[in-house]
Amino acid sequence: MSILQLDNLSKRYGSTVALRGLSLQVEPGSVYGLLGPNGSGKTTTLGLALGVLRADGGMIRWFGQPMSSQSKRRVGALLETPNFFPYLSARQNLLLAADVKQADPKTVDAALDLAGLTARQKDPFRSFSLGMKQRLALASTLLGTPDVLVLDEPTNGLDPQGIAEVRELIQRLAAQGKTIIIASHLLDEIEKVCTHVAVLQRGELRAAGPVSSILASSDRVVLRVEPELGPSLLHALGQLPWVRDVRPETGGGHSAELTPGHSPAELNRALFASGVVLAGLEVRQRSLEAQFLELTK
Ligand SMILES: Nc1ncnc2c1ncn2[C@@H]1O[C@H](COP(=O)(O)OP(=O)(O)OP(=O)(O)O)[C@@H](O)[C@H]1O
Repeated sequence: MSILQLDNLSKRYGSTVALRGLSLQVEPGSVYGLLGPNGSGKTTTLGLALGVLRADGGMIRWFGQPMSSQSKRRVGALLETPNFFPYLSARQNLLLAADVKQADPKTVDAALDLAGLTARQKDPFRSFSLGMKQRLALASTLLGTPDVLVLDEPTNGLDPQGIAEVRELIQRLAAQGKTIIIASHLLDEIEKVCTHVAVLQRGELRAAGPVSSILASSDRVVLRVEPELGPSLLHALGQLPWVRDVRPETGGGHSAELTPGHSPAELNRALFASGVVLAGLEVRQRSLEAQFLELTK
């Protein structure tokens, strides 16, 4: 049973179409990233899933059921930075938050512990670094021990140290078996912490699946031969069904992409077997950034 299932979800704000028929499925234990540029519909998706916004069409299921107060209790969400009281301690702030959420106050200790704030629990919120403030915000989503966390741009506005702290915490929570849904416009963030990703653009799903397959670095192999072997190289490449997108390279030679499961060494062997001796072979990694741009271009 999926943790969250969105089916053909759509949402308009006046004449702005924020989501067009979005479908996706989040499986237990995954860290699911919603990746997309600003305005692509990430926050709207989370708002709809959490019942903060109303969909114009489509279906939302949590744990295989329509959202209920029971399923709500199993989901901790951080859509915007909560207002903590600057003069109260981390612990006092969490006790208040637990009260507002009607979560068991006994879960405050575990939340502080997971967020790595036990030693600083008595210090006032105002004395915290940006990273610690955000970790406290994450700790507040852990009150009531939810199975699922929904986080909108959890590292926004943090300095590099804070970003590292928050990412580490997310990884720790994932290792504990929590299912985590994160909206982010940062490719790097999704790549570092997520197991699955859905790429959104202008309210439409561009791609979805395991990060390793959606953002796999499909490398290009650059092949150089003596000029007289150029035609033979092209002919030989044309005979190999696992070689695609052959293009001439500036400065001579050709480059090509290999379908997954085939290596440059295998290509070298196959070319040699057809009488093409390479003068050079180089693997050029296509950056994830380039792939993301290609997906959302
Ligand atoms: N309350 C609103 N009223 C009108 N339009 C809205 C409202 N909220 C969002 N939109 C529009 O809906 C579209 C999707 O916005 P949304 O905030 O969901 O995207 P996002 O991917 O989360 O972007 P960001 O990272 O900038 O928040 C955008 O065109 C946005 O301008």
